[in-house]
Amino acid sequence: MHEPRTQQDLRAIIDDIYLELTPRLGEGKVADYIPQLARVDARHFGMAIVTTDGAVYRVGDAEVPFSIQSISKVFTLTLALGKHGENIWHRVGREPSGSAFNSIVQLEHEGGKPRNPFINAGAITISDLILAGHTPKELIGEIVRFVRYLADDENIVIDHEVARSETATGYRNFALANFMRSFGRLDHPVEHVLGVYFHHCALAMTCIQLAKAGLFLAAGGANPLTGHSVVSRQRARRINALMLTCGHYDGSGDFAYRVGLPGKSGVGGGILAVAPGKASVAVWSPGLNEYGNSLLGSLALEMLAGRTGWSVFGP
Ligand SMILES: NC(=O)CC[C@H](N)C(=O)O
Repeated sequence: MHEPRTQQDLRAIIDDIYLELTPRLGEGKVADYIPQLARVDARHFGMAIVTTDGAVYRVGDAEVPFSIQSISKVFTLTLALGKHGENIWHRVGREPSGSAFNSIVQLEHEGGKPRNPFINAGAITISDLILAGHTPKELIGEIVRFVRYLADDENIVIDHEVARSETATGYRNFALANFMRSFGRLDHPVEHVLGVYFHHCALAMTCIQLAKAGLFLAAGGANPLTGHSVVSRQRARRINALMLTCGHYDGSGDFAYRVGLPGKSGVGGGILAVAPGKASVAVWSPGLNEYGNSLLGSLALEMLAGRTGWSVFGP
């Protein structure tokens, strides 16, 4: 496979992927443990590619907002690194977990220190870290402003129905947070920390907004569309490394094998993938596979990586 050289090449590739997947729309299982997510039509499919030179390619429902859920953990990790630097690694590890996103077993073995910032326990710890010096409401506002800045789009909002729905039914996350608090590993009240966590998970974004928000990771830490410098080149590389090794929970190895790109999934059916030096890609299809990652979204990215030669492991 040679790399796509022209804009027409990429246009044809994304159109082709959409065409091939259209007969399969609706496959997979929509997350139903958050009641508000269970109502989403499984047949949605959208994809957006934003290249580092600023071209945007879109198909399907690329402009329909969806619940980004765990993809938001990339943005809160970026904020936490900005506020606390490498000190965050005293509170959360950076190893793949090999267990489900909401697993509690490992936490007991490891004294309440979560394996990485992308599993729920780790992201809850990150919420606790960035709460320092803020009220939950202020911090939620700051997270929204940060994501708007990344995507250069003031229309990004939190879906408060989703946040409420998860707050009412998030027994597992309350268990994780209380468990960590019992180890003395949270500085703030569980309700405050989870208030932040549930709200950032409830950010609603379109594939285009999400791909733009992730562009700094594809372009060495700065958004080439706006000139906004977000993180250093080294930090962008490190966030990408974590996405590659931990971004799909216990399906991370499979995603790296099939797609070969740093990526972060969410139970809303979205995936943000980064092709360093090339493009940021967002895909959305609500039906999930057995690991809780978008079934057709993963497949679309596998097709894209195969046809563009963008895998970080070589064409
Ligand atoms: N994998 C996910 O997207 C999980 C996020 C979801 N808010 C939860 O805590 O369960």
